[in-house]
Amino acid sequence: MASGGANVTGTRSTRSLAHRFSLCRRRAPTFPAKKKKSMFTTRGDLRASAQEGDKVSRSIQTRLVHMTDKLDDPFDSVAPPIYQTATFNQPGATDFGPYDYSRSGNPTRTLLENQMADIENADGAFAFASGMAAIATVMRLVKPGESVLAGNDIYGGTQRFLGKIAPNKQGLHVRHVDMTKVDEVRAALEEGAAEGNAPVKLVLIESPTNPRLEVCDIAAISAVAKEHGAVVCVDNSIMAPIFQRPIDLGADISMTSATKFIAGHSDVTGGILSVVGKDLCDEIYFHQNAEGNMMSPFECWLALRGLKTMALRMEKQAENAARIAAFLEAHPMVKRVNYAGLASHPNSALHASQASSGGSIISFETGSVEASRRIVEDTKLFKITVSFGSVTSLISMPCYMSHASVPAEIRRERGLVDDLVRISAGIESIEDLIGDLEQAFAGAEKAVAAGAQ
Ligand SMILES: Cc1ncc(COP(=O)(O)O)c(C=O)c1O
Ligand SMILES: N[C@@H](CCSC[C@H](N)C(=O)O)C(=O)O
Repeated sequence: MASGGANVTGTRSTRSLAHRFSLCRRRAPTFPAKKKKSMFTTRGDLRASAQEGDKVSRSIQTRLVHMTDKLDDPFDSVAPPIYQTATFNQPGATDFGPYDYSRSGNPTRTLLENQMADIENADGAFAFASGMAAIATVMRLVKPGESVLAGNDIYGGTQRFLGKIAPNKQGLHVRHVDMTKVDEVRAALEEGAAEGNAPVKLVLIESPTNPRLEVCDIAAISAVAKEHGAVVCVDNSIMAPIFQRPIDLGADISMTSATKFIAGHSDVTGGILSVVGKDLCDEIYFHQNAEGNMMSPFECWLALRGLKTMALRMEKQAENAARIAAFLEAHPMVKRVNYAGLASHPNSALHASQASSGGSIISFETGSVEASRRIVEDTKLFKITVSFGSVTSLISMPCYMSHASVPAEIRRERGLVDDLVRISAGIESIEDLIGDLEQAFAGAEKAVAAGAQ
């Protein structure tokens, strides 16, 4: 297995797309050479070369709206074309041309992958059918007999993979540590390195975690993992690259569930791996092509559209979340609030040093499952649903919903309580959202008091 991208030359932020293409053998999104060039193509070429120089200095917000990369489109369409095709007519029987089959590569997917690689300062990016498909591909980097190190507070689907598939179907050792403690990570890596033990080949980090928003030191863990030759993958679904860029902090792979903030409208399932280093890119691409878990052209197109407004949406959502967290912290029915942007968060300073916002996901405890259930069910604007990162505000009870597949004894051991409520703040008016929570809390308080009599 490749051991990360530390040996790649050049600074990440200034690497050109051409370099990226050559690193991971992705094909440039141009029409096959046999297509006739139009005068518009020439115009586009000129503009593209002007943009090449601007890329490094322009902000992510601007790069997302203007898209870093362009197809060599004869009509210069503002919205990118959807290449809704499975196959491509080849220049000849022995010449594949830039694309031959959409599992192997598709121009709309290439646009999305290049856009993600650009904003994450990665050498390559790969779009998958879901976040879990992306994580499953990362798990392919580990061979039977080797170990994966993961945190205690992680997404329920990832826990299901690590608890049921990795050990039973793939022959991997899985060890969970408190990722907020770098010493525990170091000790596990050292133990794995000892003679006769299963060496740790992959460290899987979530920060902030789903659902308790725990914050881990991405740079410190990446440094210690590298000393032991382990690949670091950060599940960045809660921050997305707008607020946190794990590769800049030393990670080898940044994973984002595109189902969440990238698409942003609860209408896409997808996952992205942004990757550093040619060897890792090649290995991930090999599995994406060989196993066929890529994102479809239409989903890629929706994700590309989502990317254009991602910064705007996320900023508004985070602003709303900060107000909701303050409301919750002041409410007498609330026992504990988890939000990475609150001063009372145990790792607020660490979070502020590696991310630019508290984000829009909050969880809280009331101490009573019934009170929590009433609050969740009495809200009118917050949709009761799994997932997060949508323009619509969402509310859920993780132990019964997103984390229901985590065995009850593991949830108990890790202090994941049944009364935990998770909120994903949307872009609605904050006055309406707080008003809705106020009435839901008031209703729950009354109902719980009546039930107690
Ligand atoms: C933190 C985290 N990682 C990964 C995933 C998996 O993403 P997807 O649902 O797109 O498969 C989810 C949610 O599902 C998640 O919350
Ligand atoms: N029934 C689904 C639950 C998906 S949870 C989605 C999301 N990551 C969240 O945290 O809400 C399953 O079994 O995977």
